[in-house]
Amino acid sequence: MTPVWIKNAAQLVTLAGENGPRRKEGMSELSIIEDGSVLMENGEILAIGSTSQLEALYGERSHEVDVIDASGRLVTPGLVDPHTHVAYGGSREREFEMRLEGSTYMEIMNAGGGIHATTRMTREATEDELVAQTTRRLDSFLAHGVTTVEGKSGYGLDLETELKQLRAMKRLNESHPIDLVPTFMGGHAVPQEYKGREEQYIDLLVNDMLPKVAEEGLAVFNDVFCEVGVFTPEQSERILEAGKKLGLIPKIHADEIESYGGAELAAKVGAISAEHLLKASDEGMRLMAEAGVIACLLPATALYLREDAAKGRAMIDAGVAVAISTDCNPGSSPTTSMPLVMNLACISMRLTPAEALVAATMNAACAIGMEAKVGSLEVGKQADVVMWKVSNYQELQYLFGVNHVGSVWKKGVQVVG
Ligand SMILES: N=CN[C@@H](CCC(=O)O)C(=O)O
Ligand SMILES: [Zn+2]
Repeated sequence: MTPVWIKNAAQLVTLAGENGPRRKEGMSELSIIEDGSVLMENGEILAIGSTSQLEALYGERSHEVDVIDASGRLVTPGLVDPHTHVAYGGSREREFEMRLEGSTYMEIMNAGGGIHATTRMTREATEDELVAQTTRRLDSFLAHGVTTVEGKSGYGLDLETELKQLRAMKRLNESHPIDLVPTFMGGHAVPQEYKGREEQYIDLLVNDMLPKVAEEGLAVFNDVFCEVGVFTPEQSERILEAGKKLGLIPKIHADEIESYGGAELAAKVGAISAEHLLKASDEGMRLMAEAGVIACLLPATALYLREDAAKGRAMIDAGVAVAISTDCNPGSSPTTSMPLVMNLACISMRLTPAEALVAATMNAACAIGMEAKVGSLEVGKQADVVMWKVSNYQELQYLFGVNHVGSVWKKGVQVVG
């Protein structure tokens, strides 16, 4: 593999520094190099600094590397999306119309649509079909500068289909340039055939699904939708504690539609992250800050459901480490655009442009345990790099709703541009 040298970047945002969740003022530290250079070899970052520094050290190697002129361009780490439901079958555009006509997200779900509709379509799809449909979405992520993606099961809600989703993601992680980090989410909903027998479904999940998923090594995390009408905090705790015993790290869809003690539960079980949090209580936020739970906020979902966004500004001020994500899924957020999510984090949650970038890189990497490899540009880390068609990070957040990606390198290989 020919080494690549990106040089003369107007602004090289490295995010070098603490390799852990950034909080408060730490969320504004970008470690910018003006007229920057990054040299990538064997999939990793070999050197990074000002162009004159790298010229002095490696100038004589110019003839044996691919040189990319990044004059006038912003260069950043590849974006990380720490919360998606990317591996699903089918589509739900009719529900979009229904919601515009006045139905709510939960009404549609309780009437057999929503997650249940995608569960039917995912059960019908073969593993190959799931791989093909998900490949298109991962290609779109890459085109938007996203090089690492978390993906959840949870549209099977039976052992066979949950395993099919996770195996499809395993294949994609091996075949697609994107790093796809898997989460088991048998706790996404109680399947319709278990209506009125919720505890029996949880027994199945705890006694059959979780052990099988752990035995096959198909997931790193275990997530649950703790919400009124889905799983109670007590049921959610049982599911998450059962996963912990098998080595699966807890995550929680918490306080999305109603304030339900999800943030508090995240702190109690030691979740790596809590997701959504639109209705999280002040006490829940305080407990999350104390326990070091990362808030994974999803402003595109709030917009799409026409809800007020989570209180991102207040969370940062309260000392919570904030990450952001698309929540890519067929119902509440059918998008793969992390740049749009960064824009929305600024507009609807009052993050600064710098905080939005940290939330989409280092803090997002921490929310899926990938910070040793991705989330910043530092010697020895994976060479996941984006060159943008803007000259500084403020411009990236200011010119909103547009894809400014110029080129993307994944593990040192150019995959876009
Ligand atoms: N809220 C629960 N789960 C997903 C939506 C799933 C769906 O509607 O298909 C979410 O994170 O938004
Ligand atoms: Zn979700």
